[in-house]
Amino acid sequence: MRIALIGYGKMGKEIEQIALDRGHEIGLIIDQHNPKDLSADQLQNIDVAIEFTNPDSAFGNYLKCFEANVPVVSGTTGWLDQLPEIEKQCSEGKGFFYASNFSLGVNLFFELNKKLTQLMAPFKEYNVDMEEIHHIHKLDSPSGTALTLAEGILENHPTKDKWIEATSMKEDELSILAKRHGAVPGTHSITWHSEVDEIIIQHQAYSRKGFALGAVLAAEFMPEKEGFYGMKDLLQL
Ligand SMILES: NC(=O)C1=CN([C@@H]2O[C@H](COP(=O)(O)OP(=O)(O)OC[C@H]3O[C@@H](n4cnc5c(N)ncnc54)[C@H](OP(=O)(O)O)[C@@H]3O)[C@@H](O)[C@H]2O)C=CC1
Ligand SMILES: O=C(O)C1=N[C@H](C(=O)O)C[C@H](O)C1
Repeated sequence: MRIALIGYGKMGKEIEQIALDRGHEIGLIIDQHNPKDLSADQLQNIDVAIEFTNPDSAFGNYLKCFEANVPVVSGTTGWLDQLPEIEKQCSEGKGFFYASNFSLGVNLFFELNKKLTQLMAPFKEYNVDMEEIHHIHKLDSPSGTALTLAEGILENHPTKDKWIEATSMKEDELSILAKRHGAVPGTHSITWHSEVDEIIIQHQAYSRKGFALGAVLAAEFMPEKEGFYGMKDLLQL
């Protein structure tokens, strides 16, 4: 496939290497040097665009790809307030694949989190909270992965109905603590604690390789596709 990389930072560079190793061609790179105002013309002869930029750039990039009828795989987080418009355009024939986290490990962790929440739900002696740690360059907080984990808990717990980025002991609030430290690729921990013990589940990324491989596999899944897709469609979870 001919792939356009929109965003050539930590993830763009990691994805480029894996895509080339898997025999794909990088037909376009939009980065600080190329004009950032992506044009539909630049996307001619591109089979799929892989977009990893920042919360303020992503939506505009998606629209340009839709204008060129190029399917998009995006991992950029922090833009979901604009999700309804993307879903509308997908219902009208555009192809879009989004994941807050593309790694197999985290997507298995998402399922483990939901099942553990269902197991713990009847036991009111346990409260639950979350911590995520990322590198100091991360612009959004909490992480997109943390928000997906929070959704999994809120959907499966009888009293937790909102998350808060602060310490909270309220029955209806799920506390998320976001830490920024060094070059940490991404660590997410969920703790269920009572007065006498605690149960902790954790996912720790050693590098960005898992994220990048998942994004390239999603790109291989997307050519000619119309509609909105996610990791459940790719992994059949
Ligand atoms: N879903 C997942 O599995 C993962 C998601 N992410 C998410 O991906 C995003 C990017 O992460 P990361 O690669 O680490 O960030 P980086 O800052 O390293 O890379 C983003 C790049 O995009 C560039 N950029 C900004 N605006 C535009 C634009 N309009 N067009 C083209 N390029 C642009 C930036 O340039 P400049 O520096 O000049 O602004 C930068 O080079 C974040 O939202 C992060 O949360 C990260 C890892 C995994
Ligand atoms: O910014 C990052 O680095 C990451 N962002 C994603 C998120 O916001 O969850 C995925 C991963 O944790 C790395």
